Order: sequence, then C-alpha cells, then structure tokens
Amino acid sequence: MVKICCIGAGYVGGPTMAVIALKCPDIEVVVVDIFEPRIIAWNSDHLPIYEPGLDDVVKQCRGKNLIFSTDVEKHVAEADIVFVSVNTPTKTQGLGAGKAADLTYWESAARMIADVSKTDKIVVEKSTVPVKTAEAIEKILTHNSKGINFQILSNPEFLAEGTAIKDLFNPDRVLIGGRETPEGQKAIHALKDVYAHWVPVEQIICTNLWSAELSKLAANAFLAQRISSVNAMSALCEATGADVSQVSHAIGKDTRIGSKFLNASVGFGGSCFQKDILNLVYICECNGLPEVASYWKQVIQVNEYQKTRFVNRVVSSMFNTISGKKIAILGFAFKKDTGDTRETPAIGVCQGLLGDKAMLRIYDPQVSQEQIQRDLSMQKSELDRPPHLQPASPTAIKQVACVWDAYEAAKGAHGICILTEWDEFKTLDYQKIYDDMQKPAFVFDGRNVVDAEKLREIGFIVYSIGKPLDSWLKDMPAVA
Ligand SMILES: NC(=O)C1=CN([C@@H]2O[C@H](COP(=O)(O)OP(=O)(O)OC[C@H]3O[C@@H](n4cnc5c(N)ncnc54)[C@H](O)[C@@H]3O)[C@@H](O)[C@H]2O)C=CC1
Ligand SMILES: O=C(O)[C@H]1O[C@H](OP(=O)(O)OP(=O)(O)OC[C@H]2O[C@@H](n3ccc(=O)[nH]c3=O)[C@H](O)[C@@H]2O)[C@H](O)[C@@H](O)[C@@H]1O
Repeated sequence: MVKICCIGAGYVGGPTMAVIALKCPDIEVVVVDIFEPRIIAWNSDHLPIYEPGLDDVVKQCRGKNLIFSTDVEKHVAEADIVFVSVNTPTKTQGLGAGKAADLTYWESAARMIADVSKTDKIVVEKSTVPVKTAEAIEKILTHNSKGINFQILSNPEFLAEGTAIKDLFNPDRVLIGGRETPEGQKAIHALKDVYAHWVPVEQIICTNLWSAELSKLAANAFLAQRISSVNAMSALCEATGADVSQVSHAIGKDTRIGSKFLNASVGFGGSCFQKDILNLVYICECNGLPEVASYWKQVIQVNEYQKTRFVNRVVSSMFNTISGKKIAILGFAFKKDTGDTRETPAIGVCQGLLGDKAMLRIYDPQVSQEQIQRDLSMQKSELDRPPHLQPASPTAIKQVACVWDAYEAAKGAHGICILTEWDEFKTLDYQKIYDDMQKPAFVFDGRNVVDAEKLREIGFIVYSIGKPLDSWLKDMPAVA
C-alpha cells in the first residue's frame, strides 16, 4: 500500500488529503501538524475549517485510510510520498521584507524530512513557493541524505476556498513539475497515478519544475489582475454613469475575455493573491526586471485604492463625519462560504471606519467574535504566522461589537456596509431593517448583492459599487 503523509493540516492540506483518501481507498493518507488544537479538531465533529461538503468527505474516510496526527516524524518516516503544505507568508523582516516569501516553515519541514527519513521519498511542494524553491529544497535534502534518494516535485494547488471540495473533485487541471531525468520522470508518474484515480489523464499537465512553480504564481496574478481591472473600471463607472455589471456582462461575452471573475467588489482578499503577487514582484526585481515588477505591483495598489475609496465614500456621504455613528458591518470573511478572514478587505475597511471614530456592529455567519477582534487589533505580521506562533487574545477594541444576526447589527445604525456576498444578505427584510435605523438610512453595498432599486423605494440612500450614483451621493463627492 502506498503511504502518503502531508505536513500541514490547514486549508489546503486538510481538504486535499481528504479527497485523495476518498478517491484512493488503496492509499493510506496521514495529515500531520505541529499545532495540536488543529489536529484535535480534525479528529472531532467540529472540523477546524468551514468548507461546504468537507464534513462528508472526512466522515467517509477518517479512521479508515485517512488519519490526522501530531506525530509528524513517525508518519513522515513511514511515507513514500510527502506533501508539504505549510505556510509561506510574506517576509516581515530582513532581506525582501514586505515582498519575498518567508520559507522558514518550509525549510524546517525539509530539514525534518531529511533527519527522519530512512527510505527513498518523493517530496511534493504543495505550498505556493517562489520559482527555484525546489532547487533549495533539493540541496537541503540531499546534503543530509545518508544515501537516500529524494525526488522533488512541484504540485501547486488551485482550489479556491468555499468551493474547495468541488474544485478538488473536478479540477480544471492538475499540474505536476519534476526534474527532466529518468528518476524525476518516474516520480512524476507515481504522483500522476494518484490523481489518475479520479482526474482524466488529459487534465494532468506535466512540466519541468520551474514552469510548475511559476505557473501557480502566474495564475493567481492573472486572477487578481482581472479583479483589479474590473474594480478600476468600477471607479470610472461611478464617475460617468456607466454600470459596472453591464460593462462586465458586455465584455465577458467576448469569448477571448470570458465572463468569470469580473465582479466588482470592495477589493479582493484571501491569504494568497496579495502574498503571491508580492512574491512575483520580488522575483522580478531580483531578476533585474523592474518594469515587470511595477506592472504587477499596480494590481495590489488598485486593490488598496478600492478599499480606501469605499471608506471615503461612506464618510463623505454621511456629512463628512462618522464620529460616534453606528455602522453595521454585514460580512467579515474574505468571500462567502468560508470563515477565513485572512487579508479580508473587511479588515482595511473597518480599520478605516474606526480611524474616523465610527462605532461598528459586525455580523458574519461564519466568523467568531474572537477572530474579528484579533483581526482588527493585531499586526498583520502577527496574523501571518502559523497559529502556534500567534500571540494570545489581544485586548478587545471597545468601538467594535460582534452580533449574532444582521437585524441586530443594523438596529439603531446610521448606515450598513455589506462587505461579504453571503446569500442571506440578499433576502433580509430590509423594510424591518429600515424601520429600526436612524434616518437618513444608508446602505453601502461593496459586493452588489442587494436590489438597490427596491431599497431606494423603501427610503434608503444606496451606494452600490460601480453603479450610477444616487443624487445624494453625487452631491457629496468622495475624494480618494
Ligand atoms: N488557502 C488556500 O486556499 C490556498 C493556499 N495555498 C498555499 O498552500 C500553503 C498552505 O496554505 P494554507 O493551507 O491556507 O495554510 P494554513 O495556515 O491553513 O495551514 C498551514 C499549516 O501548516 C502547519 N505547519 C507549519 N509549519 C509546520 C511544520 N514544520 N510541521 C508541521 N506543520 C506545520 C501550521 O500549523 C498550519 O496548520 C500556502 O503556501 C498557500 O499559499 C495554495 C492554494 C490555495
Ligand atoms: O492560491 C490560492 O490561495 C487560491 O487563491 C484563489 O482562491 P481564493 O482566494 O480562495 O478565492 P477566490 O474565489 O479566488 O476569491 C479571492 C478574492 O477575490 C474576490 N473576487 C473574486 C472574484 C470576482 O469576480 N471579484 C472579486 O472581488 C473574492 O471576493 C475574494 O475576496 C484562487 O481562485 C485559487 O485558484 C487559488 O488556489
């Protein structure tokens, strides 16, 4: 029986390995992590991450061919294939700070693999890493190899949170990069055999190591670039009376452009887009390509601009002051169907509103009060660390209250900001909400989820990102 061990039981390691276990009953899959509470949660009825369909998959194979354990060294030593799916955040100190990927956790995993291995292994980069990381990992492994043969493969993950199980069941493609030597090709085939249990072979792309590593960064950069492009258009739409949804629809009909990923928003979030683009920028700079670097940097700058623009719109619409005003925040996760708040645009928007002394009442169906308080009070560099290295709970911010439903959040509020596109926000009883709010009552829809016309009929002043402005908003221009 082939044995797989995955180091890192996070958003990627957990769901990916659960699906491999489900689809490959002939393979034993062990997911290990040094953060014990996470492993305990994986072994309980309350999984550590919220992902539609995940519970079902885990229940079907946990205890059979899927094991979650903190005994990292034992399971790595026993495995034939070791996936490494640990954090690769942006460096916060030293050379490349603010841009380069911090490979501390990756390197320590690689050193541990070298230390405990007694048999040949295929080591798979599942984490997103800079191009040429495999070369460094190879050096670490072979330097300490004691005659053991290690083959390094790059097998980047393309799942999106909220749709992870669907994406893993039906991936657009699986990408495997390896050395162009007979041993490298043999290793590629071994991993290809795993995926071929359920992925059609024509969808399994095999490349050299560097193409696989770079393709992952390129894919995320292209996706984020589309969002920044449509968000840049949203600002122009507001200035001209065009409607960004109509523009997206019209351009998306061109099959060369395509219709996906053209929804204007208050900005993209998630743990990877910004980090991976910063990493790409750094690699370009290191390779003497400053023009290419500044091209990609602009994608992040537009994303920051979009969040600032939103906050300015809120403040300017409410007579240029929100000091002491109650603002309901609907949605805190970086997108719907996940409880993940890493790099969520809600952090920047809430901090902007708090900077103008607003009182916030926040509701998100999947994010805990403790998480929201951590996100709003801790430094980004602290939040980027693996969970076991994060500080204990910080002091709560007094102007922030977290509540259990949207109605409670909006009670007595001057305005509502919609920051995540949860489906339930579409069907709220907005008449009831309006009746309970201060007047004039504002809705700032950063995700274009509400029916603005209906809300205007009720009496709300509505701002929908990238849509023609109410006369009220036109008279109160926001300066970004
Ligand atoms: N979150 C996502 O949707 C996607 C993430 N990725 C990439 O996958 C990688 C992992 O991301 P996530 O799963 O989101 O991170 P995560 O933070 O959810 O999980 C990483 C886990 O690794 C563990 N860990 C760190 N060092 C360890 C060590 N030496 N030994 C054992 N466990 C260790 C941590 O305790 C943590 O539980 C990153 O490189 C990310 O860029 C790629 C595609 C999608
Ligand atoms: O490397 C990663 O971590 C993953 O990053 C993204 O996945 P994810 O961040 O989970 O979610 P997305 O659906 O890509 O959304 C990212 C952000 O963009 C925003 N978005 C997305 C689409 C859109 O049209 N408009 C828009 O603002 C979302 O609300 C969210 O804040 C990619 O889609 C995955 O392929 C990749 O594997």
